Amino acid sequence: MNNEWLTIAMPKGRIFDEAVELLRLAGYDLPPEFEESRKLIIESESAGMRFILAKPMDVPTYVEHGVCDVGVAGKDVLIEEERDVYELLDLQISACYMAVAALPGYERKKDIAPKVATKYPNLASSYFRAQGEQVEMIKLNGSIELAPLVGLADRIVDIVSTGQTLKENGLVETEEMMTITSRLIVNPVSYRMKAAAIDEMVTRLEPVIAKEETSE
Ligand SMILES: Nc1ncnc2c1ncn2[C@@H]1O[C@H](COP(=O)(O)OP(=O)(O)OP(=O)(O)O)[C@@H](O)[C@H]1O
Ligand SMILES: O=P(O)(O)OC[C@H]1O[C@H](OP(=O)(O)OP(=O)(O)O)[C@H](O)[C@@H]1O
Repeated sequence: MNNEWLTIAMPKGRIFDEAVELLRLAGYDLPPEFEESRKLIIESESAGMRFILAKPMDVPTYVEHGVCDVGVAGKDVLIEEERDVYELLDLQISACYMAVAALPGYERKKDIAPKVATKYPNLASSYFRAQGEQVEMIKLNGSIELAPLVGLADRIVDIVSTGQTLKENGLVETEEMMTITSRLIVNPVSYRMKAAAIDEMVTRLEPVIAKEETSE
Protein backbone atom coordinates (compact mmCIF):
# COMPACT_ATOMS: atom_id res chain seq x y z
CA MET A 1 0.00 0.00 0.00
CA ASN A 2 1.24 3.46 -0.92
CA ASN A 3 0.95 5.81 2.07
CA GLU A 4 1.15 8.89 -0.12
CA TRP A 5 -2.22 7.98 -1.59
CA LEU A 6 -5.42 9.53 -0.31
CA THR A 7 -7.79 7.06 1.32
CA ILE A 8 -11.41 8.04 0.88
CA ALA A 9 -14.42 6.72 2.77
CA MET A 10 -17.36 6.50 0.38
CA PRO A 11 -20.95 5.92 1.54
CA LYS A 12 -22.60 2.90 -0.06
CA GLY A 13 -26.21 3.38 -1.11
CA ARG A 14 -28.05 6.52 -2.15
CA ILE A 15 -25.16 8.98 -2.09
CA PHE A 16 -22.64 6.72 -3.83
CA ASP A 17 -23.46 7.27 -7.52
CA GLU A 18 -23.71 11.04 -7.18
CA ALA A 19 -20.41 11.20 -5.28
CA VAL A 20 -18.67 9.03 -7.90
CA GLU A 21 -20.03 11.24 -10.69
CA LEU A 22 -18.74 14.36 -8.94
CA LEU A 23 -15.25 12.85 -8.58
CA ARG A 24 -15.20 11.81 -12.22
CA LEU A 25 -16.28 15.31 -13.30
CA ALA A 26 -13.46 16.66 -11.13
CA GLY A 27 -11.08 14.68 -13.32
CA TYR A 28 -10.35 11.68 -11.12
CA ASP A 29 -9.90 8.51 -13.08
CA LEU A 30 -12.03 5.94 -11.26
CA PRO A 31 -12.12 2.31 -12.37
CA PRO A 32 -15.32 1.08 -14.07
CA GLU A 33 -15.54 -1.73 -11.47
CA PHE A 34 -16.53 0.98 -8.99
CA GLU A 35 -20.26 0.76 -9.58
CA GLU A 36 -20.48 -2.99 -10.19
CA SER A 37 -18.10 -4.68 -7.80
CA ARG A 38 -18.83 -6.08 -4.32
CA LYS A 39 -15.28 -5.20 -3.28
CA LEU A 40 -15.03 -2.94 -0.25
CA ILE A 41 -11.60 -1.52 -1.05
CA ILE A 42 -10.99 -0.21 -4.55
CA GLU A 43 -7.78 1.41 -5.71
CA SER A 44 -7.12 3.82 -8.55
CA GLU A 45 -3.43 3.98 -9.30
CA SER A 46 -3.79 6.81 -11.81
CA ALA A 47 -5.73 8.95 -9.31
CA GLY A 48 -3.47 7.93 -6.41
CA MET A 49 -6.55 7.10 -4.39
CA ARG A 50 -7.83 4.20 -2.36
CA PHE A 51 -11.59 4.06 -1.72
CA ILE A 52 -13.27 2.16 1.07
CA LEU A 53 -17.00 1.55 0.76
CA ALA A 54 -18.76 1.94 4.11
CA LYS A 55 -22.28 2.24 5.51
CA PRO A 56 -23.20 5.96 5.32
CA MET A 57 -23.55 6.27 9.11
CA ASP A 58 -20.03 4.82 9.59
CA VAL A 59 -18.13 7.14 7.23
CA PRO A 60 -17.24 9.74 9.95
CA THR A 61 -15.96 6.91 12.18
CA TYR A 62 -13.42 5.78 9.56
CA VAL A 63 -12.31 9.38 9.05
CA GLU A 64 -12.12 10.26 12.76
CA HIS A 65 -9.92 7.23 13.43
CA GLY A 66 -7.61 8.22 10.60
CA VAL A 67 -7.94 5.00 8.60
CA CYS A 68 -9.42 7.22 5.91
CA ASP A 69 -8.10 10.71 5.16
CA VAL A 70 -11.32 12.07 3.72
CA GLY A 71 -14.90 10.94 3.37
CA VAL A 72 -18.31 11.79 1.97
CA ALA A 73 -21.11 11.99 4.53
CA GLY A 74 -24.61 13.44 4.81
CA LYS A 75 -25.00 16.45 7.11
CA ASP A 76 -27.58 14.36 9.00
CA VAL A 77 -24.91 11.75 9.78
CA LEU A 78 -22.38 14.41 10.79
CA ILE A 79 -24.81 16.00 13.25
CA GLU A 80 -25.87 12.63 14.64
CA GLU A 81 -22.38 11.16 15.00
CA GLU A 82 -20.55 14.29 16.28
CA ARG A 83 -17.16 12.94 15.19
CA ASP A 84 -13.90 14.86 15.41
CA VAL A 85 -13.54 15.67 11.71
CA TYR A 86 -13.41 18.88 9.68
CA GLU A 87 -16.07 19.65 7.13
CA LEU A 88 -14.34 20.96 4.01
CA LEU A 89 -16.98 21.30 1.34
CA ASP A 90 -20.71 21.19 0.81
CA LEU A 91 -20.89 18.86 -2.19
CA GLN A 92 -24.55 19.80 -2.72
CA ILE A 93 -25.54 16.26 -3.64
CA SER A 94 -28.22 13.94 -2.21
CA ALA A 95 -30.27 16.88 -1.02
CA CYS A 96 -33.17 16.20 1.33
CA TYR A 97 -34.41 17.61 4.62
CA MET A 98 -35.10 16.49 8.16
CA ALA A 99 -38.63 16.94 9.43
CA VAL A 100 -40.97 16.20 12.30
CA ALA A 101 -44.14 14.38 11.24
CA ALA A 102 -47.21 12.93 12.91
CA LEU A 103 -50.67 11.60 12.15
CA PRO A 104 -53.05 14.39 11.04
CA GLY A 105 -54.73 16.11 13.97
CA TYR A 106 -52.08 14.97 16.46
CA GLU A 107 -52.05 17.23 19.50
CA ARG A 108 -49.53 17.14 22.29
CA LYS A 109 -51.07 15.93 25.58
CA LYS A 110 -50.49 18.18 28.54
CA ASP A 111 -47.89 16.99 31.09
CA ILE A 112 -46.95 13.87 29.10
CA ALA A 113 -43.69 13.87 27.14
CA PRO A 114 -44.48 12.83 23.57
CA LYS A 115 -42.71 9.78 22.18
CA VAL A 116 -40.52 10.50 19.16
CA ALA A 117 -39.29 7.67 16.94
CA THR A 118 -36.16 8.27 14.89
CA LYS A 119 -32.96 6.90 13.45
CA TYR A 120 -31.30 10.14 14.67
CA PRO A 121 -31.70 10.29 18.48
CA ASN A 122 -28.85 12.77 19.09
CA LEU A 123 -29.96 15.15 16.35
CA ALA A 124 -33.60 14.93 17.46
CA SER A 125 -32.77 15.36 21.17
CA SER A 126 -30.77 18.53 20.58
CA TYR A 127 -33.49 19.89 18.31
CA PHE A 128 -36.24 19.42 20.91
CA ARG A 129 -33.94 20.63 23.72
CA ALA A 130 -33.34 23.84 21.77
CA GLN A 131 -37.13 24.22 21.44
CA GLY A 132 -37.45 23.73 25.23
CA GLU A 133 -39.59 20.66 24.66
CA GLN A 134 -39.26 17.46 26.66
CA VAL A 135 -39.71 14.26 24.64
CA GLU A 136 -39.09 10.55 25.02
CA MET A 137 -36.81 9.23 22.30
CA ILE A 138 -37.34 5.85 20.66
CA LYS A 139 -34.45 4.75 18.45
CA LEU A 140 -35.37 2.79 15.34
CA ASN A 141 -33.18 1.65 12.45
CA GLY A 142 -35.59 2.17 9.55
CA SER A 143 -39.27 2.22 8.51
CA ILE A 144 -39.64 5.16 10.89
CA GLU A 145 -43.05 6.11 9.44
CA LEU A 146 -44.44 2.89 10.88
CA ALA A 147 -44.08 4.06 14.48
CA PRO A 148 -47.08 6.44 14.71
CA LEU A 149 -49.24 4.05 12.66
CA VAL A 150 -48.90 1.25 15.20
CA GLY A 151 -48.87 3.46 18.31
CA LEU A 152 -45.17 3.10 19.09
CA ALA A 153 -44.62 6.87 18.91
CA ASP A 154 -46.58 10.12 18.68
CA ARG A 155 -44.18 11.81 16.29
CA ILE A 156 -41.24 10.94 14.10
CA VAL A 157 -38.07 12.74 13.10
CA ASP A 158 -36.92 11.53 9.71
CA ILE A 159 -35.57 12.46 6.32
CA VAL A 160 -37.97 13.67 3.66
CA SER A 161 -37.06 13.83 0.02
CA THR A 162 -40.07 13.51 -2.31
CA GLY A 163 -42.55 13.28 0.58
CA GLN A 164 -43.98 10.09 -0.91
CA THR A 165 -43.32 7.90 2.15
CA LEU A 166 -45.13 10.34 4.46
CA LYS A 167 -48.00 10.69 2.00
CA GLU A 168 -48.49 6.98 1.37
CA ASN A 169 -48.54 6.33 5.10
CA GLY A 170 -50.99 9.13 5.85
CA LEU A 171 -48.58 11.22 7.90
CA VAL A 172 -48.19 14.98 7.80
CA GLU A 173 -45.12 17.09 8.23
CA THR A 174 -45.41 19.39 11.24
CA GLU A 175 -41.98 21.04 11.25
CA GLU A 176 -39.16 21.28 8.74
CA MET A 177 -35.99 21.08 10.81
CA MET A 178 -33.02 21.50 8.47
CA THR A 179 -31.85 20.95 4.91
CA ILE A 180 -29.39 18.15 4.35
CA THR A 181 -26.70 17.74 1.70
CA SER A 182 -23.57 15.59 1.54
CA ARG A 183 -20.26 17.01 2.72
CA LEU A 184 -16.58 16.31 2.13
CA ILE A 185 -14.98 15.66 5.51
CA VAL A 186 -11.34 15.26 6.50
CA ASN A 187 -9.32 13.85 9.37
CA PRO A 188 -7.54 16.77 11.10
CA VAL A 189 -4.12 15.05 11.09
CA SER A 190 -4.45 14.01 7.42
CA TYR A 191 -5.33 17.60 6.62
CA ARG A 192 -1.89 18.65 7.90
CA MET A 193 0.10 15.69 6.56
CA LYS A 194 -1.52 15.47 3.12
CA ALA A 195 -2.48 19.12 2.70
CA ALA A 196 -1.40 19.35 -0.95
CA ALA A 197 -3.48 16.38 -2.15
CA ILE A 198 -6.51 17.40 -0.07
CA ASP A 199 -6.35 21.04 -1.18
CA GLU A 200 -6.08 19.84 -4.76
CA MET A 201 -9.20 17.74 -4.29
CA VAL A 202 -11.12 20.76 -2.99
CA THR A 203 -9.81 22.95 -5.81
CA ARG A 204 -10.90 20.39 -8.39
CA LEU A 205 -14.32 19.80 -6.84
CA GLU A 206 -15.33 23.43 -6.25
CA PRO A 207 -15.92 24.43 -9.90
CA VAL A 208 -17.74 21.14 -10.58
CA ILE A 209 -20.12 21.77 -7.67
CA ALA A 210 -20.76 25.35 -8.83
CA LYS A 211 -21.40 24.13 -12.39
CA GLU A 212 -23.75 21.37 -11.27
CA GLU A 213 -25.62 23.92 -9.15
CA THR A 214 -26.19 26.36 -12.00
CA SER A 215 -27.27 23.57 -14.38
CA GLU A 216 -30.09 22.42 -12.04
N1 LIG B 1 -34.86 10.12 0.83
C1 LIG B 1 -33.77 9.94 1.57
N2 LIG B 1 -33.82 9.11 2.61
C2 LIG B 1 -32.71 8.87 3.35
N3 LIG B 1 -31.52 9.44 3.14
C3 LIG B 1 -31.41 10.29 2.11
C4 LIG B 1 -32.53 10.57 1.27
N4 LIG B 1 -32.13 11.42 0.33
C5 LIG B 1 -30.83 11.66 0.56
N5 LIG B 1 -30.39 11.01 1.65
C6 LIG B 1 -29.00 11.00 2.17
O1 LIG B 1 -28.55 9.65 2.03
C7 LIG B 1 -28.04 9.15 3.27
C8 LIG B 1 -28.56 7.75 3.50
O2 LIG B 1 -28.24 6.94 2.44
P1 LIG B 1 -28.81 5.46 2.40
O3 LIG B 1 -30.30 5.50 2.42
O4 LIG B 1 -28.12 4.80 1.28
O5 LIG B 1 -28.22 4.89 3.76
P2 LIG B 1 -28.86 4.24 5.02
O6 LIG B 1 -29.94 5.11 5.56
O7 LIG B 1 -27.73 3.92 5.96
O8 LIG B 1 -29.46 2.99 4.36
P3 LIG B 1 -29.95 1.65 4.90
O9 LIG B 1 -29.89 1.69 6.39
O10 LIG B 1 -31.34 1.62 4.33
O11 LIG B 1 -28.99 0.69 4.25
C9 LIG B 1 -28.51 10.06 4.36
O12 LIG B 1 -27.49 10.18 5.32
C10 LIG B 1 -28.84 11.38 3.64
O13 LIG B 1 -27.79 12.29 3.79
O1 LIG C 1 -39.62 11.52 1.04
P1 LIG C 1 -39.23 10.23 0.39
O2 LIG C 1 -38.72 10.40 -1.00
O3 LIG C 1 -40.34 9.20 0.45
O4 LIG C 1 -37.98 9.64 1.18
C1 LIG C 1 -37.96 9.55 2.58
C2 LIG C 1 -37.88 8.13 3.05
O5 LIG C 1 -36.65 7.53 2.59
C3 LIG C 1 -35.89 7.10 3.71
O6 LIG C 1 -36.16 5.77 4.00
P2 LIG C 1 -35.38 4.57 3.28
O7 LIG C 1 -35.89 4.41 1.90
O8 LIG C 1 -33.90 4.81 3.43
O9 LIG C 1 -35.82 3.33 4.09
P3 LIG C 1 -35.70 2.99 5.64
O10 LIG C 1 -37.05 3.25 6.17
O11 LIG C 1 -35.31 1.57 5.66
O12 LIG C 1 -34.66 3.88 6.28
C4 LIG C 1 -36.37 7.98 4.84
O13 LIG C 1 -36.08 7.39 6.10
C5 LIG C 1 -37.84 8.09 4.57
O14 LIG C 1 -38.55 7.00 5.04
